[in-house]
This record gives sequence, C-alpha cells and structure tokens, in this order.
Amino acid sequence: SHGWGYGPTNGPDKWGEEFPVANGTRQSPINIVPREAHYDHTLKALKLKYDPSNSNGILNNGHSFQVDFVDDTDSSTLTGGPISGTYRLKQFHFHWGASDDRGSEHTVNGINFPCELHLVHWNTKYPSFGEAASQPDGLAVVGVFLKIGAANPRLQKVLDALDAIKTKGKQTTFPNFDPKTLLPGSLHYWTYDGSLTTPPLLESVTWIVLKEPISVSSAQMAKFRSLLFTGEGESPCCMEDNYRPPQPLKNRKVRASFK
Ligand SMILES: CCN[C@H]1CN(CCOC)S(=O)(=O)c2sc(S(N)(=O)=O)cc21
Ligand SMILES: [Zn+2]
Repeated sequence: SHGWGYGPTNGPDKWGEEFPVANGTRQSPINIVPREAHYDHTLKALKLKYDPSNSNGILNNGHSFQVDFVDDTDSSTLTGGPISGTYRLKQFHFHWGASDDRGSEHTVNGINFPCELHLVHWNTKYPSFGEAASQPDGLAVVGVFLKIGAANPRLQKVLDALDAIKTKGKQTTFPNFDPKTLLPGSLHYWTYDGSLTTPPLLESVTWIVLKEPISVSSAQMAKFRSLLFTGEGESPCCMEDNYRPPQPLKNRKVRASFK
C-alpha cells in the first residue's frame, strides 16, 4: 500500500480517497487575486519573534525537508497579524518544482513561483501542537514566495545542509538558525482561512501569505532538487514538484493588510 505523495498514482488528485476533507470548504492553497482582496484596516502588523537558539534539526520527511524548532517555551512566536493570542514556531519547510516555472502552492493572478517557504506555528491556547492541528484556529502558517534572481546567501545556509539528508528519514542537527533572515523587507500580507496543503489536509490553518518574495538563484533551486523522495537503497526519485495546486475558493474572502 503506497502512502500519499506527488506522483501520478498517489498525488493531489488521489488524496481525497483517503482524506475526504480534500474536497472541503476551506482547502489550501488558493490562487490569490490581489484586485479581489479586501483591504482590512483592522488587521494588525505581523509580529514575528524568533530565537535562533530554538532551531534544532533538519529532516528529510519524504515529502519535503523541514527545519524543526524547540517549541516548549514562547521564545519563537507569531503574534499580531490576523490572529489573536500567541502561536509558537514549530517548523519551516518548502515546496518547489521540477523546473523554475512552477513549484509554489499559492499563486498570484495565476502566476506560479519556483518555490514557497512555509513557517508553521501553533496556537498556545491548546496544550500541544497535535491538539492544535485539529482545531479551526489551531495553526498559522506564514507563506513566503521565492522568485528567481540573485543567489540568496541566507538560504544557502539551509541548502548546504541538504547533502546530509539526501534520502527519506535522514536528519541532522541544525543549530543557531534565525528564520527571520529568510523574510522579505515588507511584512505586508494576504490572509484567509484554509488548511494544511498536505495530508491530513486539516482545516485548521490561518494562512498569512507575504506579498513580497525573497530571491533564489536557479543554481540554488537545483540544490532543492538534489534531494530524494525515496529512502536509502530504494530506486532514487528526485524530490521536486512537491506542491498541491490551487483549490476552490468557495465561500471565502481574502483580506489584505495593505492598500
Ligand atoms: C509532510 C507533512 N506535512 C504536514 C505535517 N504536519 C501536519 C501534522 O498533522 C497532525 S504540519 O502541521 O507540520 C504541516 S504544515 C503543512 S503546510 N504545507 O500546509 O504548511 C503541512 C504539514
Ligand atoms: Zn507547506
């Protein structure tokens, strides 16, 4: 029995068979149409406070790679923005394409970016991450687009660790990394109620998608694609096109924090 993935037999079009919420009312990602987003002056500025000493390890989970954070205190948090209360940073990860013309999950006016960064936070009103992940206001994910341009030196620190986690299940230490260095200059954002973009596709995510992309070079994108979906000793399958396409907006409004 094959688990979910991004291939022709286990990819996004098949996820609904095992995870019926795939056809739910608040699925992610979506196509963002800036002209149809509503400027909401009541939206607060995003406050992202990250402590580099909380970064812990980097893991190839067979779907993407993620940098995990120690989240037993409020030292790396998201507050303000569209959310109330305090959300703790749990991990960040990326989605990317087999070529530079695709790879992001959210799109803007139908445009795909080559890559998208997700910073995953959970609501501390719940006792644990796992508990929060099943609540409608349990998670808040900050999405950042990557756009082809100059090589990004801050991203390079992450990419240099990938040789050590080439295959599924491999992980290594990744101390003293400040995810703030991966954010663009502007924290203007779009926000809407959505879901995890991978199984279990839980409808528990307040999405906060930054308008301004960060840069990545084509050579750096090739480094993402050097990872494998497959485990050591299996026939190798390059980790690429690990993105879910946009889902129906249904009865949702996208709000903008900026005019
Ligand atoms: C490969 C598995 N990805 C998921 C694993 N987790 C879910 C755990 O369910 C209890 S999670 O909360 O860390 C997230 S956030 C996220 S996305 N792309 O929407 O930001 C996907 C996942
Ligand atoms: Zn993601």
